Amino acid sequence: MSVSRLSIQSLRNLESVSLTPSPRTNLIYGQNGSGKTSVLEAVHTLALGRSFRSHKHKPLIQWGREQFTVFAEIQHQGSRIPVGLQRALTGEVNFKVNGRAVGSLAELAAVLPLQVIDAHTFLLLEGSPKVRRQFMDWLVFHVEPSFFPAWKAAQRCLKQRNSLLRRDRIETSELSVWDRELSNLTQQIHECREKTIERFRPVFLRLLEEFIRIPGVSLSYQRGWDKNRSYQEVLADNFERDRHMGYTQSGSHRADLRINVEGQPAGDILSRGQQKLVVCALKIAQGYVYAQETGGRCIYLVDDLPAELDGEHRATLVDWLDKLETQVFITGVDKPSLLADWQDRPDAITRVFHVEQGTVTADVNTEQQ
Ligand SMILES: Nc1ncnc2c1ncn2[C@@H]1O[C@H](COP(=O)(O)OP(=O)(O)OP(=O)(O)O)[C@@H](O)[C@H]1O
Repeated sequence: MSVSRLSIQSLRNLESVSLTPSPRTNLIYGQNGSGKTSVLEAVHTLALGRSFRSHKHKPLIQWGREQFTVFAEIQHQGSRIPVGLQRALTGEVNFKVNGRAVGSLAELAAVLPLQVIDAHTFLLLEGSPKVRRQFMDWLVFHVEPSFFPAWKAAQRCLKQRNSLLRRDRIETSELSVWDRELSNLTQQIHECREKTIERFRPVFLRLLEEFIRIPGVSLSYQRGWDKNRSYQEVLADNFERDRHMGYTQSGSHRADLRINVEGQPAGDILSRGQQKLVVCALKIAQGYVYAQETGGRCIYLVDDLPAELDGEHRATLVDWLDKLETQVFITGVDKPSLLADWQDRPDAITRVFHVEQGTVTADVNTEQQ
């Protein structure tokens, strides 16, 4: 899967931009504030309906404009799929895949699987369990088709149960209906996650082993409730506590991924550079498992790479990305240091773009490749 054509209208400072990316490596350079990240945001918005920088769509619409538009052609198994998104100040959204209006973001995410590596990604180890849950669920969503419907239904169920817990009088019969339903869905979600992590763990550990020497790294999945008891038992035992708090405290909505070094949280042990590499390995391992399980390739958006990693660690990440043989968009302020990482890689089919005050031009000598 790759973006073979991209046009962007009225998104942040990008007035009207068209580019023909390489199916492999795309290096985007330009001064601070020129619009490099906005190009990545456009791709992300197309895939997931929102930017990775903000959940709100209004800041993306160019000042003084009513809407932004992003259009792309996606190369997928020999065919080209047109994908378009328009979002207006009024809140109106228009998503089209292959000329057909798309009902849910999940459909789009399946068409254009994306991974982002930016300054926020590096908070994965230190951040809240929610961040790691989202990270884990990206892969589960893509490789386990039963996961998303169960997850969506569980969210609804949980909401119902929580609102019931906050009532003055609780009908036990009503509560037990929701508990049973929630238990079934929670078990399904857990099985999908557990299966996926079993496949993911060895790939991640192998990547780490190949490139950096950090002994004693382990990755474990926490289901979100006591693993020695059934979820239904836990719900029953925790009822008074849940009622007192007004929400369900245990469950798949509290799941987490633990990354430890010699039994201690990696965030407490590793240097910042090592943490960043571990996070990169997590992200790249997802790309490998996604490719293994689906036969597809996910696209990587890497924002301001030289600012985030030193030369040695950057070379490692570039090596991983290169071996994945996938489409990559990488931004950076300085062209020579971006290019240096990719030279001597003739198979990477590098294309270089210069962003200047919201306009994007392809470097002539790379455009023809
Ligand atoms: N809604 C908007 N309308 C017009 N311009 C905007 C809007 N939102 C942000 N901008 C401007 O668009 C530019 C967006 O820059 P972007 O973050 O893409 O730059 P960048 O090249 O990635 O910079 P850096 O290297 O500093 O990260 C900035 O100059 C910003 O002030």
